[in-house]
Amino acid sequence: MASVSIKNIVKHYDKTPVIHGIDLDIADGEFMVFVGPSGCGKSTLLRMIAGLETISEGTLHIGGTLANDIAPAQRKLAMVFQSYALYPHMTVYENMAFALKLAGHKPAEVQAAVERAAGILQIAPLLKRKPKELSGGQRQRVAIGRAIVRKPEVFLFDEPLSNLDASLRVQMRVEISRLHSELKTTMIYVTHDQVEAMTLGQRIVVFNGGRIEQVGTPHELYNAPANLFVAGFLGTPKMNFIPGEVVAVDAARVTVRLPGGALLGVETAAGAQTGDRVTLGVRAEHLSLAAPQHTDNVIDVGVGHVEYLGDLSIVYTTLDGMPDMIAVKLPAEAAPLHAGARARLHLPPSRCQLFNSDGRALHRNTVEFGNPGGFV
Ligand SMILES: Nc1ncnc2c1ncn2[C@@H]1O[C@H](COP(=O)(O)OP(=O)(O)OP(=O)(O)O)[C@@H](O)[C@H]1O
Repeated sequence: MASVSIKNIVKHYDKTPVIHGIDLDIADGEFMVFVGPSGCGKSTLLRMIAGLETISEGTLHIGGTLANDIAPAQRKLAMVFQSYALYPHMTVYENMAFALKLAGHKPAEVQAAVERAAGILQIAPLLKRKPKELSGGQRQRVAIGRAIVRKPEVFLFDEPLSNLDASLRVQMRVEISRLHSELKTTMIYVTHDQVEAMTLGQRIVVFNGGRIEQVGTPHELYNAPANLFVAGFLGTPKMNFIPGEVVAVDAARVTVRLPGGALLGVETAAGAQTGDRVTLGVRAEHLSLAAPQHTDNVIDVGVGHVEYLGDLSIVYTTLDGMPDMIAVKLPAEAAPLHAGARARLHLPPSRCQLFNSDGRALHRNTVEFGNPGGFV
């Protein structure tokens, strides 16, 4: 096992920069996920760690050793690709044994390592088959098995589940998590799927345009996003963003005027000044229908349309003076709402967040979201 430390890493292709000076420390044994939209540079950074891309500037240390110029095969890493990259003419056993044989291990050692990995991944009955005789999920297990037998110090995963259907992805997600608990090896996992990022990562790095937007536990990123990009990237439906103006600030709360004139109290923000233009962010699951006697932190909305999802409904509502819809998650039975109806929504002061005109979160440090305890 090994830590990975990245200092001021830059990547350019010809003269075009795609990674703009990244600092990141990944602890020994940590499960770190890189997530971000297409083209943000997450695969390029992973490939630089693997040694498949050169590092234009900056330093990479693996297990405390400077690794910039170490050949990929000497970095003690194993990479699992989206495309599986299995040898088609070899059996599952031969695919898994290949690297060990090449490294000169004795046949008995090779056999023990392959059987151990096949046992962990529950593919022992498949060892005599060729890749073309396997399902996508089985092929990906073999690709992971091939990585395990090498006992790497760091596993690198590049979108390994993207070619699988939705239910298999869920199953493999659970297996990769289990694998990490069992092996306790450092894992770096690239995905553009925010659910994979949230469910697998002990910490997540959110990338955008070749830069890091935020690093944190899934809980920190979801509940205390550093900026509008992270707030909007994680969560389905996306966090609601409502433009507003600060009209009063006191020790306990910031009062914001929203489109249509409603006044909202926000308890989580600090650093706002009266007159500031801000964006108020609130997640769909934190909104509720206001009881008739409630008058504080309530907005009047029109119902646009209702998505019935069985256990809950997502109600898309409109606020006068605002083009974007406000999404509300409600228990299905509690939402006898139909398009064209009016509704009153309650926005809890402890769940609303403010972002300044640069998109940066105005967090009050003392606000606790009840972090159950992250990795660091
Ligand atoms: N060999 C290359 N030559 C020139 N530009 C490249 C090369 N490889 C990647 N890029 C560019 O670098 C940027 C980052 O690419 P990268 O593949 O790391 O993104 P990504 O976040 O992994 O995206 P995706 O999820 O689509 O794979 C992109 O703008 C891409 O076009």
